[in-house]
Amino acid sequence: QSNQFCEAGIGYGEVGCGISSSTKLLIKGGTVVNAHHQEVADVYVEDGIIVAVKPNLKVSDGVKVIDATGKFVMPGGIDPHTHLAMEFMGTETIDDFFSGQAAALAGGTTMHIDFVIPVNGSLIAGLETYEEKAKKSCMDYGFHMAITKFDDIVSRDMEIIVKEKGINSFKFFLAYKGSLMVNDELLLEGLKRCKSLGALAMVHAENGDAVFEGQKRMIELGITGPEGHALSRPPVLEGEATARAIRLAGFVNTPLYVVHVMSIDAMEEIAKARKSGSNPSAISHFLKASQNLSLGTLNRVVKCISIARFSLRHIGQRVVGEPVVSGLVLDDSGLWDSDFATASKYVMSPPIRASGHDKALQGALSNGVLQLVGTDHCVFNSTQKAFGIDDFRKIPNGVNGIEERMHLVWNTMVESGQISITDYVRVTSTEWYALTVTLRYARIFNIYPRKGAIIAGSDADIIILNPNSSFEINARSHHSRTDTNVYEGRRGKGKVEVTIAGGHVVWENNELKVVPGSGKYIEMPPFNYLFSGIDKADASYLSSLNAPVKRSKSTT
Ligand SMILES: NC(=O)NCCC(=O)O
Ligand SMILES: [Zn+2]
Ligand SMILES: [Zn+2]
Repeated sequence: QSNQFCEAGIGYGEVGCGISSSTKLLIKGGTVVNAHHQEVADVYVEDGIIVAVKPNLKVSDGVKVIDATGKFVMPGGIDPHTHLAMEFMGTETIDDFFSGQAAALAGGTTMHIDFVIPVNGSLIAGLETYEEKAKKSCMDYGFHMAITKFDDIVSRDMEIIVKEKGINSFKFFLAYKGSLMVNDELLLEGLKRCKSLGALAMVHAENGDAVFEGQKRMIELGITGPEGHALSRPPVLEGEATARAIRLAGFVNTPLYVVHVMSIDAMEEIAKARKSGSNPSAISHFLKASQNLSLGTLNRVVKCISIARFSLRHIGQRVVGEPVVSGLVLDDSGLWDSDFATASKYVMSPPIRASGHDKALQGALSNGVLQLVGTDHCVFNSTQKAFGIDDFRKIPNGVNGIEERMHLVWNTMVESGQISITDYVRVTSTEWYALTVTLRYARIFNIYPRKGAIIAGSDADIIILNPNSSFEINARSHHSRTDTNVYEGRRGKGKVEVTIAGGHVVWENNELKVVPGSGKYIEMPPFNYLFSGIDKADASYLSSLNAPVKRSKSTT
């Protein structure tokens, strides 16, 4: 085991060298759970693909049999929000594409989507850098792309990224003034370009200018510790940016995905938009037109009302909200800890909020206002966090979660009865998205049913969770490279006992057996279901405008 990637606690093995060489697997007698259905059945896997899901399957000798009686057999988790090996705030996240993914597999996540950061604004250079970083992957992964500037080259490269590189989402940071932040003009250009390419626009929603002001205030008050981080960027700034991004996306009429929703303020904006379903351009036209009640305008008003009603009943503004585990299960008390190493490990943006926001976000996840759970796994060790010992603005932002997400969501949401087991699969893996009252569903990242399902033909990314077994989290035993854990000491019921990735058993008996280079890049096509009907809504809006009003020149 001289491989450079082999670390304490992580076994390294290749298929055929004594560790899980079987490419044929039978998982017997478990309850198979998909996002829409659960039943007791066996699952047969061959060469990385699920071949059959049926009760009482018979197989020949030489097939590895795993008894799952009394346990849940579910699709491996998909983490839609990670930052592995990301250069950020003068340093680099300590988990790379091997250690972060190994940790993920130990916690039942079998695919993640990481954010490519452009190099000097160049998307292609950024992607090349990330392709290199990802060569050591031991599980499947995809990419989102951040947009940090906008010009003709970026616009052209966005098309290449979508059409040739398999990326279908772009993230705009409304915070991090002076580094990643974009202004409204750029956001608008980006939203229009996303719409034309069928790519999902994502936002980090905090008002970066106001955060900058808040930080100055704290420093002037002499508040330089980690608590200053939370105090400088209160929920109102997250709510404002979320509302702004939602309205601009509505104005352009393109779907929007709000990453790491951390506050009631942001969540309520999402709830309002999804409920109202109004196309703001249609509504503003309605208001304008209704001030002038000539016959012609009345005609237009009627048309606008019908557009708005159509929107209300059938569309809902297409906004997706992603809570992250830290926002769901933690409160901000840790930031006030007198020990800097303890307090600084909780620094992330938007900040972990005061008690109450966590419960509200759980409620929003259970009632469908928020749709899928990420982690924003972005890990720095205590030496890196200490860069900000005298000034909270220099503490690298980010917390762990890639290994803990599946356990904490199970324990917090399923064990407490807030969501069903099928909903658990939906919010951690399948990412189905309830779009209308008629229950038409669609996947957000357009990779279903290859991923996120236990059905014949899907990739064999599977977990076996024992609801009667328990988990405990601590930095001593986790698989991330970081030396702290924001969930230190948490324990609960429901443990992922087996993880199968690409048909190989990679986690069993508390042991990891992972192979650098075995993970595959998953291309994600554009125009997911969120885009369906948008062209029709645009066309009917345009036709409602009629011809330009002809006016004679005034003589007075
Ligand atoms: N969230 C955070 O604190 N760090 C990662 C970068 C981001 O997603 O904003
Ligand atoms: Zn962010
Ligand atoms: Zn992030």
